[in-house]
Amino acid sequence: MSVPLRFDGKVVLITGAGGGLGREYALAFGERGASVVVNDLGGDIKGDGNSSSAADKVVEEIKAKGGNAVANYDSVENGDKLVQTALDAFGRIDIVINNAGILRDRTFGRTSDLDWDLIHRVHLKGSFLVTRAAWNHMKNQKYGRIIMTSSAAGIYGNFGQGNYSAAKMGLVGLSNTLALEGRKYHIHCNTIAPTAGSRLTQTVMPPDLLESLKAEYVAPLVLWLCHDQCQETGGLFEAGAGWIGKLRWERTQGSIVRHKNQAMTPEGVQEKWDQICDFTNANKPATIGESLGTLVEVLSQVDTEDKGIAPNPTSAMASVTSDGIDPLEAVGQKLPEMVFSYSHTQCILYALGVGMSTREADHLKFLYEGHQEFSCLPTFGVIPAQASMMDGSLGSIPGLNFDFSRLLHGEQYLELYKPLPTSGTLTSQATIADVLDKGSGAIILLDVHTYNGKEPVCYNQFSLFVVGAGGFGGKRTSDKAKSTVAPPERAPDVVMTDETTRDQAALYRLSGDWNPLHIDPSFAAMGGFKSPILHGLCSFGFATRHVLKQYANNDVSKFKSIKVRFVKPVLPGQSLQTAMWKEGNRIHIQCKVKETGAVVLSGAYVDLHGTEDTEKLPEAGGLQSDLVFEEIGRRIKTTGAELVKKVNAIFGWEITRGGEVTAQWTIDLKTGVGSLHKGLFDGRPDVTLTLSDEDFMDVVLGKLNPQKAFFSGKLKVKGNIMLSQKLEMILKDYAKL
Ligand SMILES: CCCCCCC[C@@H](O)CC(=O)SCCNC(=O)CCNC(=O)[C@H](O)C(C)(C)COP(=O)(O)OP(=O)(O)OC[C@H]1O[C@@H](n2cnc3c(N)ncnc32)[C@H](O)[C@@H]1OP(=O)(O)O
Repeated sequence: MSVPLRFDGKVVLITGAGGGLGREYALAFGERGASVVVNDLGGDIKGDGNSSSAADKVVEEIKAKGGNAVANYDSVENGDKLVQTALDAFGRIDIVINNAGILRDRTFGRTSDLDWDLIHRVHLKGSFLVTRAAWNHMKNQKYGRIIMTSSAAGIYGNFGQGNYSAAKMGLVGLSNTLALEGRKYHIHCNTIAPTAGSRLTQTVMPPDLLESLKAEYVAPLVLWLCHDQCQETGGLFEAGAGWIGKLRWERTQGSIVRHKNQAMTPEGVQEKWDQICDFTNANKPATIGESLGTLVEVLSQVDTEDKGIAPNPTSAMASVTSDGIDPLEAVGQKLPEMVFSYSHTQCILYALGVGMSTREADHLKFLYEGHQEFSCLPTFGVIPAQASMMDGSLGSIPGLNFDFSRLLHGEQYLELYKPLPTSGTLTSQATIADVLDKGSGAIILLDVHTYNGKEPVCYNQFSLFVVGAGGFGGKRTSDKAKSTVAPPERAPDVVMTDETTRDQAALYRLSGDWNPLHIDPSFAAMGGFKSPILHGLCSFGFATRHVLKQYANNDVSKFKSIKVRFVKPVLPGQSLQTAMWKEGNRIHIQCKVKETGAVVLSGAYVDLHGTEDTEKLPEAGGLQSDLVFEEIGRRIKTTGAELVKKVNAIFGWEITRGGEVTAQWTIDLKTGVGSLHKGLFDGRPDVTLTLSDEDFMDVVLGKLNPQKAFFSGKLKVKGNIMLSQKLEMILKDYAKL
């Protein structure tokens, strides 16, 4: 059961609260702990006359139930007096419900100036005056909740209510702007269009319908919209008979009617009329920035050649200039802490999402929880961090009034402080590190620190590029941003190619990035893409596991950090080619889409632990291994050739007798731990270790520790062979037979 929503300590002012909906709100707020100002002029439905009895009766009702209330009998045209009553009685004002209203229904031709003015004075100007009187108090206390009362008559029009419809729709516009101006002060403003039996509807509705449209069926919506926990602002809701629905604008894709260097004509409009009015794939602009953004797109489309991308209907051009919101206010703001629990299932699902497959024997340790070395891929570290921003909380940060449907992942940095556990509960805290103005877009830099209890587990920096949201006058660079690094100017040392599948994004999203951009064709079209695109972090996962395989033998403890820039989208089903350059512990990477040759990840690198020292090892000669294999073979009652075959079969290696035994071997000089990197004869073996045949035998038979051999100078290193611990272990196993 949910916890009752309370309003203790809050002061609410309700206009027209002597009866109908207003009374219902007043009683409900009073019952739930708010101090209530019950305003009612006591006039009739047309606004004539006044008496204090209606407001007094409601105040008595509230008090009889143990609540706290005072009456006010002023017209809403004296907004200051209403608010002053709240301040005098309770010392503050938190919530304003603009509810008071009158009717002067006339068909349009018979509407007099007075009919028009009276309705506007009470509904539109009255709401303005009462709200303005409360506004600065709310701003100063950085908190407020405002309700405007509109009507279906305004939204849809209603015969004989031209004056009323116009005023009621005016309130929607007022509310939309107050929502924008109030956002940074945590003042929320929403509009309701209620249908309930009241003095205003009893003349137009039959009694049995009136009976079923109880005011108590609307009050809960108003209370929720006014509660601390409700983050809604700028919303428009219809409510009645126990039903509530939200409304928004819908706009057709429209059509460009103007052509470069040609006059725009009414005939051109006529020609495109069907398309202009066709709501197929309609979009829903939510801000003036999005609306104007379309025009910017049109200007660039008409003036430049068509690039084959659908016209973008929802540019995210929200800026200081267009709606008074300053994105830089977001800097330093924190998102709510996020607790993320996972088990081996999520680790495996993630590994599948970044292309691991049982086709590859060395992937099994990431796909099978019963595997002796079952491990969580290091790049899984982005998942708990990202969870902290997938709940929409980014959009509620004051200043970040962007259209997040136009958000692309720009860059990512991840650093692990230790290998990730294969299950656990991690807590992430995200902070807006900076907001940059890149002209063509805005970048939100998000620092996310993830902990296991108090122990730091990893650090992520997300760089989110909101296309079309630039131009707000912010700075272009930030010293908080983790930099990309260009690769060396030589041919890559290794290139690894991997296919993504048609369903790669559908699979990857199950790890927690539910952005419809990656699955929903119509959403992708809104962002200007012909079809859904792959998650940037999916390509990022592919590239990292290429590095791990090539340079760390899939040993997750070797991973330290990664930085990438996403330069072009990847489509599910395309193949990724990861080019790698090893420079000490740093592996520079660049990814291309094989089919198009387009670079998709650039300036990228993976830093590994413990490969640097290996490079500094001294030089020596080569090793003739066939004698050794013969000798081991003799001892374990097989031939050297047979032994080599078995070793090759087990590792998928190619060791040739009579040549050098090559593999990739690293020794971490700090810990003394050596590890094997698969990749024999792959064109770029890293190091050659040489031992005398006798010492080699001793190593193989476990009599000589390879690290000791190295430190004592018995094991010499040049550029090519590496004895693997695994090879060593296998040979030892043979030796035990
Ligand atoms: C709410 C919770 C969210 C959680 C996050 C999860 C989100 C995911 O679901 C979303 C995704 O995964 S989207 C898929 C992955 N990303 C992409 O495909 C984006 C590919 N990149 C692009 O299209 C362009 O680079 C583009 C469009 C980004 C920029 O291109 P242009 O506008 O043409 O920019 P350009 O003119 O080249 O450069 C302008 C300035 O911007 C910098 N810049 C360019 N690309 C950048 C990028 N990717 N990241 C950061 N900065 C970038 C340029 O350097 C330039 O700045 P300056 O002049 O100062 O150098």
